Amino acid sequence: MEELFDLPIQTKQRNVSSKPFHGYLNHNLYQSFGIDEANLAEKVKDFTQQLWPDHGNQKISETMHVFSKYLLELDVMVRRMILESFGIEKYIDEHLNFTKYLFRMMKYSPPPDNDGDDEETKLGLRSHSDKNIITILHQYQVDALEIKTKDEKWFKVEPSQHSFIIMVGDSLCAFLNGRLSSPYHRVRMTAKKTRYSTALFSVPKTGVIIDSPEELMDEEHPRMFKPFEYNNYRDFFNTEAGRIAQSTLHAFCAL
Ligand SMILES: O=C(O)CCC(=O)C(=O)O
Ligand SMILES: [Fe+2]
Repeated sequence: MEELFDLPIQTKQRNVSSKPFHGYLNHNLYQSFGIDEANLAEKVKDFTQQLWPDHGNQKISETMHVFSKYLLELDVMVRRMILESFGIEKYIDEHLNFTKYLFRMMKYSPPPDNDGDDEETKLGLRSHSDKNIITILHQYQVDALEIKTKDEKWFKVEPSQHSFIIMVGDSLCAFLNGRLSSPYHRVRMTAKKTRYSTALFSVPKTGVIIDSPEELMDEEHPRMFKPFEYNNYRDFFNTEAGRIAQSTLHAFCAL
């Protein structure tokens, strides 16, 4: 990742995408690359070929592809377990088939020395819930990820070097009729150290309608959300109304 992020800015900007939040991003302390469908070797090769047109940097390409494939296995395992635990095994195949995978690599620079107590300058990533199905996060050495509890308290996640964090996204929350919630989280850089992290996002394919199975609805659990198409939801998040909403999911499709 150091090798990737040390490339000149003009080179990094070759990682473009027509979809929001998919290509190279750079704001304040935060930079990140994105590879759409990183489980496919060809897609990862296209990415490294863009950054190193002379030789395509096969070593990095292979590392990222293998890493993404292992994370995909973990994603499938966890989603199976979640659906089984709610007794809706019969939807597993359909559910697993309706996704694609986005792999992102993030770098967070330390906040400026003169930031004093200014909380705003410490924010590597503002408070948000993930919009996709699940996200598998890994942070390297420097802790900075914080998660908001249901009673609105922030706590710092301190994973070991050998663990991953599984984050439920809004699409899974809606699919499960709210049985699992998608937590707000942010990256708050308190140490004067550079932080690297990676994320594999399972994302609904275009055209898939997120709708909760009837098995998850009864008198005690009435339907919470209108069925929606994922891209419409993601586009709503990109509008002013979506950005300022307390909860994007509730603003978009709550009943
Ligand atoms: O870098 C992290 O630990 C969190 C990244 C994140 O929340 C995101 O990309 O949605
Ligand atoms: Fe996130």
